[in-house]
Parts: sequence; C-alpha cells; structure tokens
Amino acid sequence: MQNTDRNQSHAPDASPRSAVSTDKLPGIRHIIAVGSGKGGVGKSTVSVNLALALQRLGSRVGIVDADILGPSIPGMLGIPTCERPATTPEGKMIPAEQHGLKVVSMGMLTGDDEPAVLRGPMVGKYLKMFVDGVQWGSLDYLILDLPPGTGDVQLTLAQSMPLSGVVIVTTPQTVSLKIARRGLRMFEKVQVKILGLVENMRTFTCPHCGENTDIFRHGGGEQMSEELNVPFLGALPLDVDVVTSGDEGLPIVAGQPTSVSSKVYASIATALVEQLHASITVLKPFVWTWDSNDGAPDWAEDAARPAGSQNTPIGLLRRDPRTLSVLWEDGHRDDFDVRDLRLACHCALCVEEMSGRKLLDPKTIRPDVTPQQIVSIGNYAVKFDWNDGHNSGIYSFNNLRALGASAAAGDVENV
Ligand SMILES: Nc1ncnc2c1ncn2[C@@H]1O[C@H](COP(=O)(O)OP(=O)(O)OP(=O)(O)O)[C@@H](O)[C@H]1O
Repeated sequence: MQNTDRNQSHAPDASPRSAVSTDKLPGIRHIIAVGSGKGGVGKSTVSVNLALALQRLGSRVGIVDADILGPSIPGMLGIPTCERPATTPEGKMIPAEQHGLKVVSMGMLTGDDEPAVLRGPMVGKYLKMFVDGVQWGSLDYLILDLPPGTGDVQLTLAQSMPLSGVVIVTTPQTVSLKIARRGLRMFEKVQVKILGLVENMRTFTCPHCGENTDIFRHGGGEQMSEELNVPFLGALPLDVDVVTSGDEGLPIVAGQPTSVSSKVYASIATALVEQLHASITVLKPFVWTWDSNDGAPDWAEDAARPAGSQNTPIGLLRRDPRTLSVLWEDGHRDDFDVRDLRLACHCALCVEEMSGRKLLDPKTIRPDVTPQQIVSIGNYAVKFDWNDGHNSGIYSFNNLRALGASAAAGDVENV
C-alpha cells in the first residue's frame, strides 16, 4: 500500500472525467434531511416553512414526509389524504403539488386516521421508494422530514441516501438540547454533514404589549452549535400564527410572508444555501465495475482544499489494475493495493466481532485477488464484491483513511 501527497496527476488508464456534477440523484441537486432528537419540537413545521422559504429564493423544491409512522405534512399543506397519487406508465408515483411544492407522504397512501404499521426494514423500503420511485422532475432541493428520534429509520436513511446533509431542529429546553446533541452525533458517525441547527419556539412576543419573553432559556442553541462546532442557522419565535396557519393548511411563509416568523425562515434558508455551497457534494452514488472501469466515480481534484475534511473522498480511481486511489477533500491521496484492502476486510467473517481477533488467514487470499465491483453506500462507505467470492465487507471512509495512515506508518503487514 502506498501513501502519497496531494495533487499528483492520475494514471493514463483513468477515464477522462467530465465536469463534476453536483446532483445527488438524477435531477435532484440536494437532498436535505430535517431531523430532531425529541418529538414535537416543530420539525415538520420547520420542514414545510423552510421548503417554502427556499422556494421563495427561486428554487424548485420537493418535500418527502419521511415521518412514515406519523405523517403530518399533508395536513399542514392542505393536501387531501383520501386520493391515492397517480402513477406514470413506468410506475413512478406522481407527487402532489401544493403552494408550488412537490409533496409525497405516507399520509397520501394510508389516509389521515389509518396509522401505517410497518417494521423497521419496511420503513427503509418506503423511504427509498419515496425518493427513487417518484417522478420528481428537476429539483434544487428535496427536503426529507424525518421521524423524531435517532433510531433505525434515521440510520437507514442516512446510510442509504446520498444526503447533502441534515438540519437539526431543537427547542431551548435542556432536555431537548441534550437529545438533539445525541441525534447530531449519530449523523456525524455515519458521515452525514450537519448543515446546521435551528432553534424553534425561542421567544414569545406578547401580542398586547409587544414585550419579548424567553419562555424556556436563552442562547442554548447557539451554545450547543459552538460546543459541537456546527453552524447555527437561526432561532424562530414561539408564534401563535404558526399553529393556526399549520392547522389550516396554509403555512405561515405562504400565508403571511411578511411576518416576523417568515422573515426568520428567509434568513434560515439563506444561511442553509450558504452551508450547501460551502460543503463538498461531489461524489455521486456509483456502481463501479473494476475491470472495465464502467461506472467509475468522479475524481474532482479541483474540490481539494487544505481545510477540507480528512475522511470525505472527492475522488476514487483505478490507477492500475491493482491499485485503488482515493483522493480526500483535504487534498491527501492514498493509493491502496487491492489485495491489502481485501486483507483489511472487517466483516464478521474476517474479524471476530466481540474480541476483534482476526479470523482471515492471509495465506488463503490469492495474490491476484481483485474487486469485481465497488459500490457506494450512502455518503459514508464503499462495499467491495471480490473475485474470490467474498462480498460482505463494508469499508467506511473513516476506516479507509485510517488504513491509509497506518500503511504510511508501516503498520500494515506485508503478507
Ligand atoms: N414556532 C412555533 N410557534 C408555535 N407553535 C409551533 C411552532 N413550531 C411548531 N409549532 C406547533 O407545535 C406543534 C408540533 O409541531 P410539529 O408537528 O411540526 O412538530 P414535530 O417535531 O414534527 O412533531 P413530531 O415529532 O410529532 O413529528 C404543532 O402544533 C405546531 O403548529
């Protein structure tokens, strides 16, 4: 395994790359999840009004009510839930359109009062269908309103969708902030970028005397952003009109665009767009056949910057039949011998889960082992399908970067 410095040119057998597209899925530029640790903090309200505020900046926006077990978006937007969505001849669902937003929700499939009884893996399947199986057309932003919590559904989504990042909604109470912090860490673990934190229901303005009162506590959101080094996108007031407009199916940004809340939403949308521009979004999902180099991912040298992330790849390349190069956002490049990668497999067949003891005997791995296919997993890992029949190993980008570093330090055995 070699480990080399930045900005070296790539090998002649690299296929020429076209200009890098930033689309996360064909036609969809950014997929943004909106999550919260705790329920009832206003996540769906923020998703809907943020979507409308982005649209008012001139963008095409879609929204998926990924809160599959308790969909509330149709009600907030005034979309009838009794009619099943139409489908295209190819079987793709046609989203509802309301207030200029394209919308898909489980509520449109089950109706308002019928809860969807789904097991964890089914939830993941529906979520994928709501993104891949819908005729979205071309969108600048697809907003996913996640269910509350930091469990299975959120992990499935983070791991299976090429998210541009996540916005976390919290309220100022200590308990809500604590839970939001946990949610935030979960997303960080699976390499989902935290685009920022929104604090909801911070200040109550008395409609009679105009005095502002912080009902809970002041500055918790900013403090948490600073502590965790994530952007603070803004603080929304506790606003009675938000409740009535949500209940009436006309969200405040659509119904009262000059209200204080709508102005805060506009500034949150602007801050979010800035964060998206600043973040690296180059690697699109890929299924890469090693021998033919078909489906090879991007190699975006231009996106490298010294302050960039150490574990965000901006390029993967078949340097030669036995060498996989990975270019990281901080400009560093690792060249991996493919057999070394096979030997470093961490799956349960190769490493004993409890003890960490290696089960794989290097002598059993043939010298000419190569990948047949390399497939991206969400934003955080790649999976290899090897020509010795092994295909259960997932290599997270964190692990790959660490593997490159230990190879450079000479810690990798020569076997
Ligand atoms: N800034 C606000 N001021 C006043 N009420 C608000 C505000 N934001 C949200 N609400 C109200 O709080 C309630 C819960 O909001 P919402 O359904 O958006 O929360 P949620 O976090 O998505 O909930 P769940 O966890 O059930 O999915 C709603 O009645 C909504 O109108």
